[in-house]
Amino acid sequence: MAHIPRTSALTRSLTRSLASLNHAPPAGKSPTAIVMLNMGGPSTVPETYDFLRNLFSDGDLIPLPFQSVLAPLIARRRTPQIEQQYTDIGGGSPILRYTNIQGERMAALLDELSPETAPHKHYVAFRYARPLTDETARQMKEDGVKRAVAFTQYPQYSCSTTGSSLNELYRRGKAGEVGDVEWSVIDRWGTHSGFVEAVAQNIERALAKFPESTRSDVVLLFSAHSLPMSVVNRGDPYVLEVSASVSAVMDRLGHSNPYRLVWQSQVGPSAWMGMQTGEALKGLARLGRKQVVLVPIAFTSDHIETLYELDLEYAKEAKEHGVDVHRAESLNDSPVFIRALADLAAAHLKEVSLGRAGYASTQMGLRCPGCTNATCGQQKAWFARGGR
Ligand SMILES: C=CC1=C(C)c2cc3[nH]c(cc4nc(cc5[nH]c(cc1n2)c(C)c5CCC(=O)O)C(CCC(=O)O)=C4C)c(C)c3C=C
Ligand SMILES: [Fe+2]
Ligand SMILES: [Fe+2]
Repeated sequence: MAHIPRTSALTRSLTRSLASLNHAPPAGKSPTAIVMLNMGGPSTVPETYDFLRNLFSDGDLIPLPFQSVLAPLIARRRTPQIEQQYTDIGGGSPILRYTNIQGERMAALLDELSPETAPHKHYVAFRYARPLTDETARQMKEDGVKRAVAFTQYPQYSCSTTGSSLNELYRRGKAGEVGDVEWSVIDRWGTHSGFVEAVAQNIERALAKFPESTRSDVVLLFSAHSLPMSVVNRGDPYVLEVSASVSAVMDRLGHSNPYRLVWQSQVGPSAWMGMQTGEALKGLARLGRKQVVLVPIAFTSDHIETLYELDLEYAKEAKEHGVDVHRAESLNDSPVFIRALADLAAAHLKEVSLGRAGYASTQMGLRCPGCTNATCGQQKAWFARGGR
């Protein structure tokens, strides 16, 4: 059975002191790296095939027999349909643009909030689109980074999303591609008050589009990317954590409206977490609940799931059923959200440097009870030691 070593606060702080003695760069030269982990998306339509090939090659997301042979074939078959979707949303995914805006503004705020660890520099490490982790690793090495925070941009943890990004980072780090870096991890933050506030404000703006007389009857339909039941059933924490986000947002809104959490973007024939968002909209229409705000809750910038699936597909279907739907905006360049990212990173840097928190959270140390992926265990142990 895999064993995850527990490191005491004293050992951690000794390791850190030794590390900084051995590797301290000349003062003020080496930036504290905040590495923003996400799946990425094709910035332009012709990048779609590479994105899909990388995605279907990831055994942590979609385990396939003969993966290296099947992945390019499935990607090739799926490319025309997905290319059309990216064309319809304006010619590509905006995720890199928004991640860079969020990262630059977060780093500037961090320099004020945490002058001891300044200067801060954001790096983007995408799992399936450029800049991929290997490219980012090379850049960090070139910049002489000695201290880095792996900051997932998925608010809620799933082994298929954040877990996959951390496994990739672990492989690159272990192979020495990033250089000699002290790592720590922000692995989930779905109930952070700044995140909750930013989502709540966007919901309030969407609610304001309905007549005041019926506003409190509007149904808030929180929609998250679904998960295959095989992943849910091995003990993945994502469904619980998305539910916790919804609950926190509803508390902040004072339970002003009725709400449900539903699931979107199932792919392939296997069983996925439900109820599906599209079915929920139709069901609400049948029940006469014809005013709805759709709320993306598990992804922080726009992507095909919001711009295509929610705005084009579901909104059209809903209109056909006489439902008046508005979507809460994605967080994108929300200043409240960017401040939340900076607050999270500043608190994390402080807690770790004071030895009040480990390099990775207690919750991250626990593998899913049904996990059979050996890399997950190695990755967790590696990050718990600060990437050493
Ligand atoms: C929190 C968000 C996401 C989870 C959880 C997630 C799990 C998951 N996804 C697939 C398969 C596919 N996802 C695809 C695209 C895609 N997935 C997410 C987010 C989550 N996925 C996003 C934001 C996107 C779109 C990216 C964009 O730029 O718009 C795709 C490719 C598109 C398609 O072919 O339909 C696949 C395939 C699985 C199997 C899974 C859980 C195991
Ligand atoms: Fe796992
Ligand atoms: Fe997905």
